[in-house]
Amino acid sequence: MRGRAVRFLAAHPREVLLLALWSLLEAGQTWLLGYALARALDDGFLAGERAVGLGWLAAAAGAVVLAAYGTGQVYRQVAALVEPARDALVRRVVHRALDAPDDAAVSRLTHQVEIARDALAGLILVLRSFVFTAVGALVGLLVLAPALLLVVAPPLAAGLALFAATLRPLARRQERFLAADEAVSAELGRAVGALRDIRAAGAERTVAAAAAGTVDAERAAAESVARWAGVRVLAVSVGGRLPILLLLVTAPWLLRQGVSPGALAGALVYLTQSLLPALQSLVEGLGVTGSRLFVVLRRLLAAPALRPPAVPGAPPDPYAISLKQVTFAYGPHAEPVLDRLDLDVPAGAHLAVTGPSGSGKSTLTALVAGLLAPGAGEVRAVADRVLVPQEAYVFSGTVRENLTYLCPRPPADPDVLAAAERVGAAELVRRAGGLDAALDPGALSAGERQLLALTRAYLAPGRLVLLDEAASELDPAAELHAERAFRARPATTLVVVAHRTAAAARADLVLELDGMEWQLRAGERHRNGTEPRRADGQGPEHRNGADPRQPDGQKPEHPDGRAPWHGKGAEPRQPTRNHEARTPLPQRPSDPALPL
Ligand SMILES: Nc1ncnc2c1ncn2[C@@H]1O[C@H](COP(=O)(O)OP(=O)(O)OP(=O)(O)O)[C@@H](O)[C@H]1O
Repeated sequence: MRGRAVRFLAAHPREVLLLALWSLLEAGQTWLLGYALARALDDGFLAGERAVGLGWLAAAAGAVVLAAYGTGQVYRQVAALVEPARDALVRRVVHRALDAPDDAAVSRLTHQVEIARDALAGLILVLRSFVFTAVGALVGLLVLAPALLLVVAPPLAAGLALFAATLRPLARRQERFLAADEAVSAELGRAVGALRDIRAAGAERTVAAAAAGTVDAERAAAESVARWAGVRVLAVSVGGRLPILLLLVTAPWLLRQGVSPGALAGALVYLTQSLLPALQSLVEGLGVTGSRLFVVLRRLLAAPALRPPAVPGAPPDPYAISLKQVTFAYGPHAEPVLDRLDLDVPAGAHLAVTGPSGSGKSTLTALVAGLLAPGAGEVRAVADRVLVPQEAYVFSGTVRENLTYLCPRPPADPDVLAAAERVGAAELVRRAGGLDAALDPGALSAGERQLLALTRAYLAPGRLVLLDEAASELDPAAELHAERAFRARPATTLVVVAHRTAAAARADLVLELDGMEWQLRAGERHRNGTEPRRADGQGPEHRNGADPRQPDGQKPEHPDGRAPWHGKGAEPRQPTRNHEARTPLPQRPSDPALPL
């Protein structure tokens, strides 16, 4: 960072030189202010030479006017230095956002670049001002009487050292604050972009809790910055106010050393009118603005961050879902809803999740869908997944818009109608007036809304379909029809959260949740005399060590050596690319061995 600053200044020698020259006026004015007052007293008013005294005061006033003009020029030179720096930053940030777009890019481009520009200008101003003022004042003290320096210099140095010691911790806290600021920006950006889906999935509370968490973290980070900023007050007192006190206390001794009353008054002017304000500005500027600039620049100039991996990450082949020791609780002090859950679902299998109300079924689907992150353990699932919640989301729009809402490219009408037919929504689409008909969500029954949502999920390019009581409002026959459609859907891993035991019986795998207990067993059709067992190898289910065999008796290898619970066929169906899972979807005859 220091190297970059030096290179930047070296690239603008003219602006730097002009800035230094105009700043010399400020140093000269500082020096003259104290010196002229000393002379006005010693050679003028105290010596009975009123005209001489007034003459020195007039010289000091003239210096103030001249310095004011110099300050105007200083601002121009600072702008000439800062604006190119800002342009360079904007270029860099835009390139970075184009190379690796992320949710915080807008925050960096607007908020942080402006912080950097303002902070850089402020920093140059205060640093330059302190250096030239301090030089003017210290030279003035030396010229008036070297003994004055003995009194002033030690506390000034101590104050500066104390201030310097706070810079690094303050910068670290500033960095944390900015990271929290970006997290808020990213979290809220994601939430605003997904409002429809959040509403559809009934995830308002979860999203609000996550947003509140990031806002709280930002507030805590800001408070920490403020606390450290408080230490600066001490530095100003030691470096700027203590010398004034010492000067007054040692005045008799200084006078005995031959320091004139005028020199004493001049020294007081240096301290109160020049050094103290310059130190205050420096501490304010470097302590807050400077560390903020340091942090912002470090972030802005950093190499493009790799995009965070999609959550959850991809499971090992041949699985569509892989959970390892997953624990989740709604809040740090809440009882876990899920406790050390292990679950491997091969691609193409059908998992039923059952359990009493409140046992964590929806929580599990939200974890697999990536809406929630586990407190401990690891959740991995194929990236293209569709979650259909119990509360089906239908919006005011045409039937087609509602059914193809999750399709990146609109499918052809015959494919949409075929999907509706398979899921059992064809009659509803006909009654509604066809694909072009406008839907009034309020006029639909809960079951009708679920049929539309199920058809939408069927058409969506997802290899993993999570039905969270998505057919709960349908009669058993219609639920069976829809489920059969998803089972026949190519390259689909199906997770069905169901209260009805019949739904569980149809699955290849059944996960029963109850309190923090869980049990994984084969579906009815796979229990040919074998005992179910827990996937973690514990519990009575494991006592005979029997594995739920596949229909052909084979036991496929698990990457980590455990026996997975394969459902359909000897080999789990290989994952296919997105477009293969989308329409047109050939009607596949349902597996005659499945009791559907
Ligand atoms: N956003 C939330 N904040 C706090 N607690 C929650 C939240 N969502 C769910 N819970 C609690 O977590 C537990 C599991 O809820 P979850 O909805 O996963 O259960 P479920 O088995 O799907 O229930 P149901 O069958 O009634 O839908 C319940 O005790 C529930 O009250």
